[in-house]
Amino acid sequence: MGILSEAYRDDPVKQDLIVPLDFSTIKEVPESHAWPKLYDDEDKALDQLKACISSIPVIDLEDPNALDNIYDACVTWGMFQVINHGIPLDLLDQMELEANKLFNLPFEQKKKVVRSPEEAIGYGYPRITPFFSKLMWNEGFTIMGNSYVQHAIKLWPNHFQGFCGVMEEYQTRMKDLGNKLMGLFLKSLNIPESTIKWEDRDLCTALHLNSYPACPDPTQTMGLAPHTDTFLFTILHQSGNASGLQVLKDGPGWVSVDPYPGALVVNVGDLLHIISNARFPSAVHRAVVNNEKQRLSFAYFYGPPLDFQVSPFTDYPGCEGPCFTSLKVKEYVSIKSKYLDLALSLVKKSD
Ligand SMILES: C=C1C[C@]23C[C@@]1(O)CC[C@H]2[C@@]12CCC[C@@](C)(C(=O)O1)[C@H]2[C@@H]3C(=O)O
Ligand SMILES: O=C(O)CCC(=O)C(=O)O
Ligand SMILES: [Fe+2]
Repeated sequence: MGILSEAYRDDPVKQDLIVPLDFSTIKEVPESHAWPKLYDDEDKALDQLKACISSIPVIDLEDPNALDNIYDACVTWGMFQVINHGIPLDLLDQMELEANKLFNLPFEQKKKVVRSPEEAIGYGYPRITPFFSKLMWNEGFTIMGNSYVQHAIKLWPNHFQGFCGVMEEYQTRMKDLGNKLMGLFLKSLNIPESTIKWEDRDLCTALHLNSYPACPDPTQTMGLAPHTDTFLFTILHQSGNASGLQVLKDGPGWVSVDPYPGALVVNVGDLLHIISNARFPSAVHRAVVNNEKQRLSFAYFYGPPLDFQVSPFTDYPGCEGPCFTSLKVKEYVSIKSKYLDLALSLVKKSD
């Protein structure tokens, strides 16, 4: 965790772009959060139609064809939903309870654990906020390793164990699932496991809880602006049957990724895009909000150790050479935190 902060230290975020609005007091979308109109009724109807015609695949990890299905989904969407993933459903329920407990605290309480400008852990707007002229309808809480302990003690001095126990268990289970998925990604790309080796304890992982409060006019604001995730891949739980996640696809445009009962969403991030030599797209996604109820999502980011050298794998039929320069994870994180969307093109090899 300390080392990841080093990658961010050069680009501290201004305090007013970290501390969220007290959404509980807001009756209409303020100018600061008003994005160009996102959609109207016609667009919404079209979105529903698109979701019926083409939707991201739901893959059963116990299906004998899981590997081929993962490959196809990654090439086509950079994203899929997964069932039979081994994460107990009651753990997901407990996560929802604990996340609700956190986000429904009085605003003054939550401010006690605000992220500091050069850090990644704690409460605040998404880290990508400085890249946009408008603020997002989102409050988040980032955990790395056991960073949640110091924060939980500040929030609930006498009752922090419940929150801590659930965060610890969730991260342990997510790491196991992450290791399993990593093996499947490598197999599906025909990359020998021996070429990509690291110690489990050195992995760079983070758990980020997102809360999107119910919004008086969802067409006017953005829950989470379009972005790609930085690390290898992300495992996302969307809570309470509330839609909001959308993925950008050539052709149809923004396609909703509606929650599928018991499924987790998995999306390709920038580092897997590089390792796959651009065979797997890093999924561009965003989250929109609704006016009925608060929506929660939990994103687990799975990344290699920060000193790991990331190189495109080029030993496959039809490969015309590496599309990217090879670089350390921490170098890429630093480029991403400075240039966001441009980061991938900056590490692209020129023809
Ligand atoms: C490990 C990380 C990935 C993340 C930046 C972070 O340091 C912690 C929060 C993560 C998050 C969650 C919301 C979307 C996102 C783009 C952001 O602003 O913060 C991701 C970051 C990422 O993938 O780069
Ligand atoms: O809330 C969602 O559905 C998306 C969250 C996300 O993209 C992220 O945390 O990186
Ligand atoms: Fe994301």
